[in-house]
Amino acid sequence: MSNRRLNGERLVIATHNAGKLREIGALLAPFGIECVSAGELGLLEPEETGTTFVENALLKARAAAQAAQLPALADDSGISVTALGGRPGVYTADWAERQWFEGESGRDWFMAMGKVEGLLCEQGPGVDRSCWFSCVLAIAWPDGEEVVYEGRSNGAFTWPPRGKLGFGYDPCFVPDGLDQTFAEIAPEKKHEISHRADAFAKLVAEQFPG
Ligand SMILES: O=P(O)(O)OP(=O)(O)OP(=O)(O)OC[C@H]1O[C@@H](n2cnc3c(O)ncnc32)[C@H](O)[C@@H]1O
Ligand SMILES: [Mg+2]
Repeated sequence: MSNRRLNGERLVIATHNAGKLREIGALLAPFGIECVSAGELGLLEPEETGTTFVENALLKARAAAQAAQLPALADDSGISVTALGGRPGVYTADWAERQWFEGESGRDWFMAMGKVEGLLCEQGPGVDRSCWFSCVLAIAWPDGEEVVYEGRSNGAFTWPPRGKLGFGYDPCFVPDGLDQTFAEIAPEKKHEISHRADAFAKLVAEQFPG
């Protein structure tokens, strides 16, 4: 890994998830970086063959940097449930089957959250509901240099889902210290405490110091 910095080039946001794109755009806004999304450039979604968040974030960033010949920022993230041995973890998106109907990233998030809840219920009423969101941000440059930043947010998996804000598993995640889910709090508040914000703080400290 290097300590390479972005220096005014356009940055590709290498995600096909509209919710992530919105959050990354808001988190980058104060730094005046010109961004273009993978969708706007018509980039293909690479197959996520890694077994860790770091591997998948890097493979998504590399694929976009090579295709666009620009630096690219990718995000690999997911929710890990203690009582499920850390599942779904790196397979969080895969637990939500692709659907023919329109939804966030065309996936059925309600079904995926129900699958987590079903597995927790099998363990009885006193089950440990603690869980955490992980986020790895990777920047890759077309010449092969790359950096990664890791973030985490601890909380509890709640049922039924609550709230209409955010995306993905947000309606079932109550961060430690709050009573509301990530889907019930304002985006600005989520940006203060989320796994993505945690990783972003590390990115900002290195990429945009002072
Ligand atoms: O790979 P890209 O194109 O970026 O988009 P994706 O949706 O496939 O993203 P991931 O492979 O990283 O899968 C992570 C899944 O974890 C969930 N997730 C990640 N961050 C989240 C957040 O802040 N709130 C709710 N769910 C989140 C969400 O359902 C994502 O689809
Ligand atoms: Mg993905």
